[in-house]
Amino acid sequence: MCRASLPFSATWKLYLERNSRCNVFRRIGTAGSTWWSPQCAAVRQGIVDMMHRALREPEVKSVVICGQDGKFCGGADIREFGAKMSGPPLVPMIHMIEAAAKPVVAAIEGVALGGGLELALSCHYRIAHSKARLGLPEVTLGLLPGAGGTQRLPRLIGVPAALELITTGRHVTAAEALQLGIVDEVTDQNAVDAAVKFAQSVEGKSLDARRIGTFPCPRPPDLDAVFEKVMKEVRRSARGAIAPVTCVQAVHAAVTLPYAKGMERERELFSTLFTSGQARALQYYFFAQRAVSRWSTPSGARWDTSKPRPVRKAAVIGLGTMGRGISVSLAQAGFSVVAVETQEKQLLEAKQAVSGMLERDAKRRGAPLAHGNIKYSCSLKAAADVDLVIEAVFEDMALKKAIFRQLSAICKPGTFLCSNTSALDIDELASQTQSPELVVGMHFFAPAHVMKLLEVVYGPRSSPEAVATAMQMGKKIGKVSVAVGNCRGFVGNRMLKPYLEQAFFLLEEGATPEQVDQVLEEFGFPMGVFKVSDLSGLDVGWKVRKADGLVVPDSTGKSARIQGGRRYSPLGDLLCEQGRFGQKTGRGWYQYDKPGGRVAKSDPWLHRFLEEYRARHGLVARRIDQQEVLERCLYALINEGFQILQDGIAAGPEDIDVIYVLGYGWPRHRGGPMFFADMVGLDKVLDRLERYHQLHPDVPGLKPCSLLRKLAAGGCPPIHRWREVIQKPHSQL
Ligand SMILES: CC/C=C\C=C\CC(=O)SCCNC(=O)CCNC(=O)[C@H](O)C(C)(C)COP(=O)(O)OP(=O)(O)OC[C@H]1O[C@@H](n2cnc3c(N)ncnc32)[C@H](O)[C@@H]1OP(=O)(O)O
Repeated sequence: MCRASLPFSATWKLYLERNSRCNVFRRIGTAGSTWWSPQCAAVRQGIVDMMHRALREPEVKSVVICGQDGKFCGGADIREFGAKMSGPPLVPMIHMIEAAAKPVVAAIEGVALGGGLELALSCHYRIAHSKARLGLPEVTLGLLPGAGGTQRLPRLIGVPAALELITTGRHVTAAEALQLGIVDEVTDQNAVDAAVKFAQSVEGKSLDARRIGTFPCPRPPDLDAVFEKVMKEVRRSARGAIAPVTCVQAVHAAVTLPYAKGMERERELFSTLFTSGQARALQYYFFAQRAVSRWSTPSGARWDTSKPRPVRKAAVIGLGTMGRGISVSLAQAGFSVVAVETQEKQLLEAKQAVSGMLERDAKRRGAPLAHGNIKYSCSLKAAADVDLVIEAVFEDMALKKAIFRQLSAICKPGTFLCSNTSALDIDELASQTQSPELVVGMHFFAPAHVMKLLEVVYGPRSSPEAVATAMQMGKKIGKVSVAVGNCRGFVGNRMLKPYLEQAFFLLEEGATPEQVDQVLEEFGFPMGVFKVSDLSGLDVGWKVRKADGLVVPDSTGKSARIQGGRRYSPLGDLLCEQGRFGQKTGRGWYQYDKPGGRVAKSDPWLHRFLEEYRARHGLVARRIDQQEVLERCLYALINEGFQILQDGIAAGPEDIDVIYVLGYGWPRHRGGPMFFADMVGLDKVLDRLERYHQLHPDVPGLKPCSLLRKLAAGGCPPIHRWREVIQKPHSQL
């Protein structure tokens, strides 16, 4: 069933055939299927049969294993992990290849990832094309390399380098793979031809020194210290993810146990991860991140029917922190950029800052400088001939409206006008222009040249072409773009509001910022809500609340605790009134050693302030446990997520989850807020929200949303069935 391209000549090629959707190889020859599931059996069977034949036939002197269509192997098909395993197991197959008495050469083109790289490591030689990428990304799926990867890689390239690759899942280029010693040769030519030539050149030579499983594993002299340090670092950066820690344990086995025992340990550890909730979450997230590119809007505009228009030249208006980062992203992706800042001093500073960012980045990536792609100007008129504009001035509606009016008059017909607003009404901006169908939001996250997320916000008048163009633009600059509807705060910031509010109310009821932050950090957020607020600047939200008319003093001269008919916590406003804006002023919810300081320290002043505040308002502090802190913050956020789904602002739970993982530090190994709700159980989330709502009827954000009730009443369908329950609201788009 396997194809031999050189019929009974000296070298055989085994083909791994590409699955039609992706470059994860599922078939060998023309009849096989995946590696993993029952169908995978055919693939393994194919390799095993071909190897047996190749070893049996005296005319065959060597074997080359390659992929078809220029890709080696992307590993197992993740969708089939749940299926029952049948056919020849992978590990014995790998052992059989390694033990072969004739040289086996892997011709690596495209990718060799996961099980694909493990297969290559069982070969005696590896020849890679210069554009190939290699890696063991299992950790990113909540797993560890379970076919000898944790035992062979440290034997081949040493413990520190193997640990780094296995615990991060990082892909390496062919050049780096050569440097590390993973591959034996890199070619710019056809890698299969090069591998065949190479195989012929080593025919008849001893293979004793080529079987990685037989190598002694290099043992660092200070083994315990090395592993202790690595474990500490991995635990710190894993933020509760178990796979990276388990990977370290598997590599430790490679160093301390003989190969066969190490393989047993690898299998044991793999089994514990394979059925874990974290593996489920990470595999869900893998597909969620890919699913968001297949966007749709409530009116039926879709990714596959909406054609983007080409964009060559783009303008960025406003060169504050966001505008600078956006300019860098565009220039790096090869767009011709017009960067506009009307304040001359600010323009000069921005020029220097952008150059510095480009230089540092080019150095880090070893890529050419993209300076030449940016032209600076202090006049909006410079945007006259661009294809797309991204406005990134202050969050001030009046200012933004004026700019949109001017741009509409200045820019050539057909120019897309986009706003980087993080919360303001896209329709209101569109209404200032002659062509509202060309207006969409492009909400970047700070720092814009680093953060992977882009919310593309469509209004009822945005054309499918405008949405498609912004989505494609996001992809070109390396962002994961999520299309969302227009409402205050869109998806991310709208959900953040009830989360932040709960944190404030918890302080009023007796919690401290330290307690709340600790609970959230233990959950897996890189920073608790109060530390993040200090980092972003408390004055930012204060300005918005003032503009919204929320910061109104009550009869005692202090900000009222009821605003717009609902309970409101003025704690953040009161801090700002004291000039406590967070890190930038050296004081906020915490204290810092100086303005701009980064290390948050508990502040006795803040605790006194909270006590005085509670006393002034007759609030009696109570002991609040960790569970309540976590549930009130997270379930209020999740509840808003259900409301967003109900309102049709996000097309599905995957969109929300990707936004929260990439934009708000939600721990990836928990899948995202909506996946987390599914894992916890919708009935339990509903039950807890109901309870908190009963206990605190005046606290907003705790009243369960009707979609959550509906899903729970419908028997809590799994997350991939939610879309069926969500009713699509009407829209003009
Ligand atoms: C005893 C244990 C033995 C062995 C265990 C083996 C474990 C493994 O091998 S785990 C799998 C390891 N491999 C990976 O993690 C690779 C994941 N994929 C990728 O990194 C990328 O997809 C890529 C291969 C580098 C290709 O990238 P790109 O060209 O950008 O395409 P994508 O949009 O990412 O993918 C296209 C299409 O393919 C689907 N897909 C990709 N990888 C897998 C996979 N491993 N399983 C199933 N499906 C996969 C992806 O979802 C896309 O599908 P759409 O339907 O088009 O969205």
